[in-house]
Amino acid sequence: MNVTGYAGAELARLLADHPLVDLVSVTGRSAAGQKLGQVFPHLAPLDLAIEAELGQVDFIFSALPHHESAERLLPFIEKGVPAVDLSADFRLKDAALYDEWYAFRHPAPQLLADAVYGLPELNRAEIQSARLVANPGCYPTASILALAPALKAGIVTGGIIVDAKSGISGAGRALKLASHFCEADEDVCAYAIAAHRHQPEIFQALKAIDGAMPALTFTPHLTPMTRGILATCYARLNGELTAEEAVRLYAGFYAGEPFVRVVPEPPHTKHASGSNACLVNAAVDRRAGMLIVTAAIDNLVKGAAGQAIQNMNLMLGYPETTGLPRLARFP
Ligand SMILES: NC(=O)C1=CN([C@@H]2O[C@H](COP(=O)(O)OP(=O)(O)OC[C@H]3O[C@@H](n4cnc5c(N)ncnc54)[C@H](OP(=O)(O)O)[C@@H]3O)[C@@H](O)[C@H]2O)C=CC1
Ligand SMILES: CC(=O)N[C@@H](CCC(=O)OP(=O)(O)O)C(=O)O
Repeated sequence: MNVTGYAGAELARLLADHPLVDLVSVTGRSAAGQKLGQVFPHLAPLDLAIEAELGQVDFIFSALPHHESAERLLPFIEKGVPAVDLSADFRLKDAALYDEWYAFRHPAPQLLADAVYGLPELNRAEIQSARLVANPGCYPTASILALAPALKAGIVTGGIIVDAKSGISGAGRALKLASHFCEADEDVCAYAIAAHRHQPEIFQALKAIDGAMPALTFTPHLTPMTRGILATCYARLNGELTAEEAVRLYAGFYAGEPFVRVVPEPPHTKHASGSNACLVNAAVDRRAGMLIVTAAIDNLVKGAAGQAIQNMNLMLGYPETTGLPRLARFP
């Protein structure tokens, strides 16, 4: 796996404490030849050298940018090495969506049908027998977990709006004007309105639950925090539903899930920070006839590296929670 970005570095940090994994080969163009601890002092105890090319591995994670990830993973996939891809390159089933939303021609469209969308709470059995798992995006993880119970129960008609906020680490470590301190501090803005590439990803997952689902509106926002996603999801109810019934429905749906907690108050991103948890609160606006569900995750953990490890655990037959923090670091 590559470690010189935020998602890769977080994966290395979590894998360091995984009792059943040996991290043997890590890469990064910008730091090849350096020790991992020179780039990320917090990872110095791992005592690994960053290589230009990946060595011999039994399992591979890719935390490369879209397009680059599929290209680099293909030789390993062809050799039969099981893989979790943290990029979007194997998330969408329809290859034409990559032309439309990612502006590249998919290099291996024949693999899209067999790649499994790695959201364990919805696709656990498929992940257990998969060789290639597409780790979900950070916004989609929170949004789909927030909406799946309502769609499965058939209590909403559509008119779905996802209003989501992300911390700045969601934009990656590469320098960008929007992530400069002076631009991002004390500022909140929406971006990519009606044009964000996570819209088709969320839609694909929800449509698999409810084939009649009409398109949804997804609006991301950049907020001045390091980690965290908060997705506030609105859906029109198709009948009467009390707040108590909504809570019961959600609690029942996620009963026994090790990483999804249905909480009585709207969650804070801080309550998930550093953990693989997704905290979900379901509420009802009776006057407006709307279900309002809020979900909080750490974008780098349940939204990326932690979920990737959860998927690996399932693929390799390890206990699903191995090596994964369930509780946030707070404050
Ligand atoms: N940040 C987040 O919250 C989440 C990220 N992801 C996904 O994870 C992946 C990594 O994201 P993130 O860590 O945030 O991004 P970063 O910008 O922090 O890291 C990008 C990584 O990719 C490497 N890289 C960049 N361009 C190339 C290239 N052309 N060829 C080879 N390597 C390259 C970089 O290495 P170097 O600079 O050393 O060349 C670095 O290791 C992306 O696909 C992203 O969409 C998914 C969910 C959440
Ligand atoms: C704050 C921010 O910029 N977030 C990124 C999404 C996070 C991400 O890494 O995208 P994937 O989940 O698809 O891999 C963005 O909006 O492009």
